[in-house]
Amino acid sequence: MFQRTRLPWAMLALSAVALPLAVPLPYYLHLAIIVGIYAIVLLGMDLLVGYTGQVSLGHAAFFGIGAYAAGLLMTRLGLPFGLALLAAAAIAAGFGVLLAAAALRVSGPYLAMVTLAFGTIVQILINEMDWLTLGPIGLAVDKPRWFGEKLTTTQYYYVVWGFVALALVCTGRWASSHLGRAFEALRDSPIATECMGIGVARYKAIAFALSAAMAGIGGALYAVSEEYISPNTYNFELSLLFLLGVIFGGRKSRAGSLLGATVVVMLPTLLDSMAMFRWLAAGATAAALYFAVRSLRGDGAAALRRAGPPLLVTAGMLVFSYQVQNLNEHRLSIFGLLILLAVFYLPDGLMGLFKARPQGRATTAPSSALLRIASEPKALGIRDVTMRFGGLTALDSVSLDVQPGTIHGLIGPNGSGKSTMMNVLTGVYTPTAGRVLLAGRPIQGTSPARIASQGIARTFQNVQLFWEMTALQNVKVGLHRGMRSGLLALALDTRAAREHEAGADAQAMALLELVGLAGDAATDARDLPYGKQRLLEIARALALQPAVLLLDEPAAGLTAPDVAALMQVLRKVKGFGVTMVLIEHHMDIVMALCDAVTVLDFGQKISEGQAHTVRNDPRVISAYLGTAAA
Ligand SMILES: Nc1ncnc2c1ncn2[C@@H]1O[C@H](COP(=O)(O)OP(=O)(O)OP(=O)(O)O)[C@@H](O)[C@H]1O
Repeated sequence: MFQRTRLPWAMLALSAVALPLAVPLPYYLHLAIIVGIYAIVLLGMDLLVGYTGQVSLGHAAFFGIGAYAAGLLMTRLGLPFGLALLAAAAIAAGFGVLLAAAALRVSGPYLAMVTLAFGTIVQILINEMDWLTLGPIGLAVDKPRWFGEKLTTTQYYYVVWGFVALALVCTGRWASSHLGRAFEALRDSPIATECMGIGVARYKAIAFALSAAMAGIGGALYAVSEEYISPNTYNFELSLLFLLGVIFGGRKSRAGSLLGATVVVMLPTLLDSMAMFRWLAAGATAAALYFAVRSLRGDGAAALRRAGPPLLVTAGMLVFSYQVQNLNEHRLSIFGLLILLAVFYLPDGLMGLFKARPQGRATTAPSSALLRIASEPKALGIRDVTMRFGGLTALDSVSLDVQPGTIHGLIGPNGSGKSTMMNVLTGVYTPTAGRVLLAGRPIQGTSPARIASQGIARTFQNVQLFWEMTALQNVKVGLHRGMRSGLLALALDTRAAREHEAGADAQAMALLELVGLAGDAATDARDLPYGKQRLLEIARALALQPAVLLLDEPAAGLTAPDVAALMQVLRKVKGFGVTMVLIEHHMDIVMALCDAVTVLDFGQKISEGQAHTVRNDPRVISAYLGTAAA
């Protein structure tokens, strides 16, 4: 029997198969082919934009690269269609990695600028390299042949929609695997992702490459569909249209990509007809008016402030539609406006209107009795570590030894260098001088991902969870290192891939049980109460099976019952033999849990020893209370 979620897909598949029989008109079949091709591009783009959170304003370039690569390979080298398509995907993926390398150091608007520049450069190059591309004249490409006969529009429709099905399956499986979790993790917190042993640069490059490859396939299919390629097609407007499709359809949704593709294919057609556009603007204005009136009855001014702008924009569009005779010259403004509206008012796109927000519920995933945490307790040595930021010395030749299997407190007044030490220990900062030794081996100067995989896990002073993922998925990100299935194995859903995933489920559940969050496994991290978010961070860090766990003010902002729960969890973790470094301002926690304590002040170690000895050290009292009080 079908699961409920499978039924719409089965109906869609049936409709896709039946369409050429029901509507055999070439015009509609051609439209459906273009929708399919755009859907493939958007599914790939969603991996980059929706999952990985990287904006791309240059995707038309990958589409163009795919189109020209396939076109040239078929016409100049006589390569068969299938091989040309594969090559187009590979070449586009190569450019994707190139763009990822350029985009690695930037984010937000700067990333948008880099991708925009990339798109523009590629279009200019295609235009200028007429020795290869024939420049503005364009390139004629034949439809592939099947037993000597050129494919008909109907046959080609099935080819394209076959690829759509493949893209749907692959992206669905990738997105729900450790790969998709890594993408989402780096979107929500790159630093926490690195500290989970996942190289952010690597996974950004993978996301760019996959996304580019799929745009390349789309481009190749498009070239053959149109039997003609010219540089003008692959312009900024097309990039904007792709982005609009992803955002409008709904990011992180395969159905959203299909819907988005349909909208963006229809949109230019709609803009060609004044009458249609006026109807659309009138409909949108009516909807905005309805929401504005409803919000008046709701919570008043605040709701109206929210409902007002879309009403103004849609009404403006309606008036505008009666002022102009030709919409084509205003296309870019209209696309831009639609993106703005979607970003502000449809954060989950059109699909968001249909999706019920999943409620937190207990999961039935099996928990494992075999909880694996620390492999073996290890000692942590810090030797003369100095960290300078310009003229400021945040750590001044600090040395300390953390004994295996103990909890070592690191305390000191605000600004004394505790968090800086945490960042040095996890590779977020490379110390200006000094060494960090894990079981006697130096680890300073390597990347946070490397250090994490060598066995140092951490939590953060300001909670850094992967907010759009469930508690269970958050912990599974910590298990990433053990999941070896590659792209192909995931796409084929091999037995090994399924077993890895099931194993990770069981291990993650056991960790959630350990911190008392088993009942919240299916709740999104952002919906958990603050105290539970802190515990979830600990469970996620433990998923690395760390030899050393660094806790940066885990009790900050917790209520008394939450503090009690936290202390119980830390005692249990100690029982597994994990070495811990605990930064904490709550002295009662430090007194109760720590085997040894080091005190920092202005970046220098001023005291060290057992908790009660340190507490009575005059230098410590003076650092905390000021010299006069001491
Ligand atoms: N990235 C940075 N760039 C410049 N200065 C920094 C940076 N990180 C920390 N500092 C400075 O280093 C000093 C130590 O800061 P740090 O955050 O390590 O202190 P802390 O003991 O953790 O304080 P708190 O208890 O308030 O968290 C402060 O003066 C801080 O302003």
